[in-house]
Amino acid sequence: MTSKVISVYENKQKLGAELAKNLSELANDVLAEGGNAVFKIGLSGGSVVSLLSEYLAKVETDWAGFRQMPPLSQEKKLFAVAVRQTFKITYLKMTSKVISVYENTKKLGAELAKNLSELANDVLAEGGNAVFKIGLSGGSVVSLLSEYLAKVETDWSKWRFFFCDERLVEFNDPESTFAQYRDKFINNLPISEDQFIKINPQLSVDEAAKDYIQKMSVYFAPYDLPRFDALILGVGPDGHTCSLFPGHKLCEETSVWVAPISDSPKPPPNRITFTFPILNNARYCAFIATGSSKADILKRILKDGEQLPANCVQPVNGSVQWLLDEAAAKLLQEETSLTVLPLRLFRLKPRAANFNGQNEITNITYAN
Ligand SMILES: O=C1O[C@H](COP(=O)(O)O)[C@@H](O)[C@H](O)[C@H]1O
Repeated sequence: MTSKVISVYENKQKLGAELAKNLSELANDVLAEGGNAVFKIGLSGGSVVSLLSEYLAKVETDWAGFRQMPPLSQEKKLFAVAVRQTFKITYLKMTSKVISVYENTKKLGAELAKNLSELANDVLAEGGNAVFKIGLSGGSVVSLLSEYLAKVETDWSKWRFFFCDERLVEFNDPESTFAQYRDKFINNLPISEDQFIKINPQLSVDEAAKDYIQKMSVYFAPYDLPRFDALILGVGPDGHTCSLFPGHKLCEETSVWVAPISDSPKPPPNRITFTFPILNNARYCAFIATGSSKADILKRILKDGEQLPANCVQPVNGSVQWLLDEAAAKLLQEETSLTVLPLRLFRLKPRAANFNGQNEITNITYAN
């Protein structure tokens, strides 16, 4: 398969540093084969020459195996390491937005399952009491998730499922997000209802939000901002995500982890929702949007950059990946020039801010 990635950097320095990082990984991967392995690179001329000359120097590699380029002095190598470390620190504070477009929902689902397997296994490798904490959304993502999460290879007993937002209705109401997962998902996997952190639908909306915060605090230190391992997010036709609607005062809420809403423009009106501080503290946020009905809003968010709620999900020390099918992405691809990069260049690095776990068709990375 081909991976097409577009990465936009604030400046040449950041672009060069990222290129150097990618080449380091690729070269080291190739050279790790040992024996007579050499890293074979083709260089272009013109305007790339000065940029390459400056930033290839930052590649950390065994230059003797890096033919075509003069070997670096030890001093330069050390300089490269220092620059890269400084860069890493800055980079951790940035958000990386990756847009991945898949031929169909099957491929999208397979990729999501792969990403979550890696992420979960990384978290669970810590051992002890480690659990993988994932926030789920409702709406159209439920069926896709229910189908493809089943493909995640993991120790399911260690997963805990939270709700990024939930409608305040009884669990026998078809609007209940928990009920939808229970009916479509739980039966397919070796998991039980106890692994879901559910709302109490008997409470008032204000009490339900407080109750949910209390339930969350069993899993997160009370005076810290909760850090979810993964959040699966959807986007509505108006650009809302979770139950954070455009122009609603809850978009400004920063004092609570979970807020009540009793005037949701989309029924049902009573809901609870994660607030932006929680969303933006997650390690990995995956937006999923499929079908042509999402095309217009995705263009407004991802191409036109409208400041709608979904566009405000920018984790400070994490990553956002937009996983789209071709129908949903149809208005994004026009007028876009694509860079083709080899699939193996990008690997899922759950702890890194620059998540580039995609291995599919189009990826557009905006590094702010
Ligand atoms: O009401 C909701 O809407 C959004 C978007 O749902 P979609 O059906 O348009 O994909 C969803 O992410 C959220 O969890 C849900 O409560």
